[in-house]
Amino acid sequence: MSDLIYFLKQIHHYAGKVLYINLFAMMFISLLDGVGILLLIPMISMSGVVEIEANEMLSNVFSFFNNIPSNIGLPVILVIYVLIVVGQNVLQRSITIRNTKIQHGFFRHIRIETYEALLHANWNFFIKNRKSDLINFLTAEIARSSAGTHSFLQFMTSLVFTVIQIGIALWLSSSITMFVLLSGLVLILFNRKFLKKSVELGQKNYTMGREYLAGITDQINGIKDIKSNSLESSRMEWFRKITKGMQDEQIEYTKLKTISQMNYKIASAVLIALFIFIALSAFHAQASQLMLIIVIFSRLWPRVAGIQGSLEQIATILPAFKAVKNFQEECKNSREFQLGKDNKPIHINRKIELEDVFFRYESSQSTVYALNEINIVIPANKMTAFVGRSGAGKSTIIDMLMGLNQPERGRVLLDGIPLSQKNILSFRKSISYVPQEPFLFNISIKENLELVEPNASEEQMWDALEFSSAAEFVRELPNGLDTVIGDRGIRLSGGERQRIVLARAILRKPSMLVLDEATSALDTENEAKIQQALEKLKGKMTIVVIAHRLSTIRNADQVVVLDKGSVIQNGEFGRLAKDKQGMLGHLLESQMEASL
Ligand SMILES: Nc1ncnc2c1ncn2[C@@H]1O[C@H](COP(=O)(O)OP(=O)(O)OP(=O)(O)O)[C@@H](O)[C@H]1O
Repeated sequence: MSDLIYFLKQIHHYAGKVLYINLFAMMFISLLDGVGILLLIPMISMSGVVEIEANEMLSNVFSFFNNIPSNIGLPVILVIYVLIVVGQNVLQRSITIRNTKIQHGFFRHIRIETYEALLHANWNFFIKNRKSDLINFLTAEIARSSAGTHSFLQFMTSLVFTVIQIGIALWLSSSITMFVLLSGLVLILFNRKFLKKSVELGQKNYTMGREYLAGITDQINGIKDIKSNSLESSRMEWFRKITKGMQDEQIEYTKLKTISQMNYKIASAVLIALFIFIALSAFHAQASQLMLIIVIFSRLWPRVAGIQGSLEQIATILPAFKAVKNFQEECKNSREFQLGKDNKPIHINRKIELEDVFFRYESSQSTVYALNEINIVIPANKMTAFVGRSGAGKSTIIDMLMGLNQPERGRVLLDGIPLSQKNILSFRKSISYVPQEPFLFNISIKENLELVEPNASEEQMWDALEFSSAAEFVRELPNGLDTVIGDRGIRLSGGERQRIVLARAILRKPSMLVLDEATSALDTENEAKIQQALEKLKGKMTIVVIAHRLSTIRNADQVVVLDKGSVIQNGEFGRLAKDKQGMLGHLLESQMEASL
């Protein structure tokens, strides 16, 4: 019951009064339906098929028919009956459309709410959660929640219909109706355990759906590894096992659903037989009453069974719905800044400082600091390079500079002002970041460039492409700038993608350019060209670089050497390189040996 109220609250919150207008219209339809059934009495009586002795109450209701001449009486009743049925169906259609609007509107509403919450969650949230789980929430779980809305609206329709028809039945014969209601109540109580089981199955369905998506996402991402290491059979085994689990769960759910529906149907037949017997022998019911009760209950009973069905459906879907709601809450709790303000990019004029910065990854649950007492100054409009062994903390420090990670202790200062919730968005607007794995959308090169700078002219785009040594190969593509990436076999190499992403970063004219192994996939010739281009940018923007290939940072104004999360060397490249005992000297030596 509390689950139903929870669902009602959510839909009410979205649909507001439309929901009640619909409920009211449903009530009206049910009344029309009832009147249609009541009309069967004078109809049958006038047709003379069966001689019906109407009781006092019914004769009052239909007294006005007595004033109509008998030869036109039947056609009048028939016309009224047809009109009622037409009215009822027209209204029913409109309600169905409105309900669909509520259902799909609510579906979209949850989608937007969830995606909005997700996009504004902080970086830590994305580190903590599996990507496939996030996709699962946005696709499968939200879709299941929407199916729940459909069941909920169906449940409401059945409920209203049932209540009204029970009202009419009570009016016709309270004793027989009470008897039927008691039987129905017993059946509902008996079927309660099916609801519990439905929730359990829903939970299982949710967990398996999540595992399934996580598994296939990992496998499609790692398909190259799977093929080259002949892992196909072990992966197939996993796939067979999980799909079998999903199949079993669906069969179990159908078994559950059909058993409760079967109970209702068998009970319905038994009850109808009992009514007729008891009504005739104990209550001495009249033919008209008896007939109406049978008609009403044979129509009503499937609805009662429908209520049980909808309740079971809602119960199975509830775990998914609650999971989506919890997920939204988690995203909101991890929100990184307030929206709605006009955030103008911040230009760094003097320096960015990391002051006594300590940082630990929450997910690592360890006492080891990924950044340990970091004190560095990154001068504006100069090039600073971070080097160090794998795992030294280079990417973590860059994430901190971009405000993606927050220090556990210490602070980040932008021209002396602490980086905080208030200025983080403005600061990010002035940064262009080029990761090692360049990301391009599956749209044309031009549209990819326009994403960061919607007003850029083609000339500016070509300049940026020239800068990143990409202009030449883009010109040779079938549609030049309009070539869609990933379309009809247009597959760009890693180096080509890196160069387009670099052009995109430059096009934005950032105040700070962050290159995280951004030229690692380039050949020596193209890398040298980019080095020269970066050299020209010095003095115009702050450049922060991570590079494993040390030859690429020779021109850096400052080199920061990290090891195990601490700064162990800091200074100008030439000076640090000369210190053969220092880490940079060691790294240079081993790279030179490797290239021999
Ligand atoms: N998401 C994460 N959760 C937990 N620990 C992490 C996470 N990311 C990085 N770490 C840990 O933090 C430390 C620093 O990692 P970081 O990625 O900053 O190193 P890096 O110098 O950039 O390495 P690489 O050159 O291999 O990219 C490592 O010990 C790493 O295991």
